[in-house]
Amino acid sequence: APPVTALLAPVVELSADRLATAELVAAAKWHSGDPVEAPEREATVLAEAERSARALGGDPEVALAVMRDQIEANKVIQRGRHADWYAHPDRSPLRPPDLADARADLDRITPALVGALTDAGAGLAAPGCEAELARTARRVADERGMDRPGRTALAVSLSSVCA
Ligand SMILES: C=C(O[C@@H]1C=C(C(=O)O)C=C[C@H]1O)C(=O)O
Repeated sequence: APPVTALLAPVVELSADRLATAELVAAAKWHSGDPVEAPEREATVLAEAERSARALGGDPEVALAVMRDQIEANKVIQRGRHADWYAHPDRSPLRPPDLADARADLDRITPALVGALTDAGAGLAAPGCEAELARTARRVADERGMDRPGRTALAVSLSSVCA
């Protein structure tokens, strides 16, 4: 495989990890009645990503663009779950997970993802980046048994990774 593949794998794995939190976040908000969109929290996440990028010597603009897509993808999954649970209340989660726990997970993933983007560096501008990114996303989605909406959200989350 081309060298860019090894650099993209952690970016894709961490994006899938991040997306996996959306189910818990959706369930927490389903019970609390909080809206999917939390603008203040988004601002905090983006500020953390920018800070991490600077601390690691990465590109803050890349980190911000990718994290905006990550947040969008997370909301896509949350909205999908809520729509599903409105239509089929019997599928809705019985016990509410703790939103703070899910956010603690997200707070561990964000700097790791910014680190992976920083490590990928110039590889993100390599000619094969988009093709390798798509291939890696398919592999990770297959390995994790991700469903169609999950695969779409993963693609959304990765849309600004390659330059
Ligand atoms: C994940 C959450 O839902 C949304 C997505 C966010 C994210 O992906 O970091 C942040 C805020 C919310 O708009 C959350 O509220 O924590």
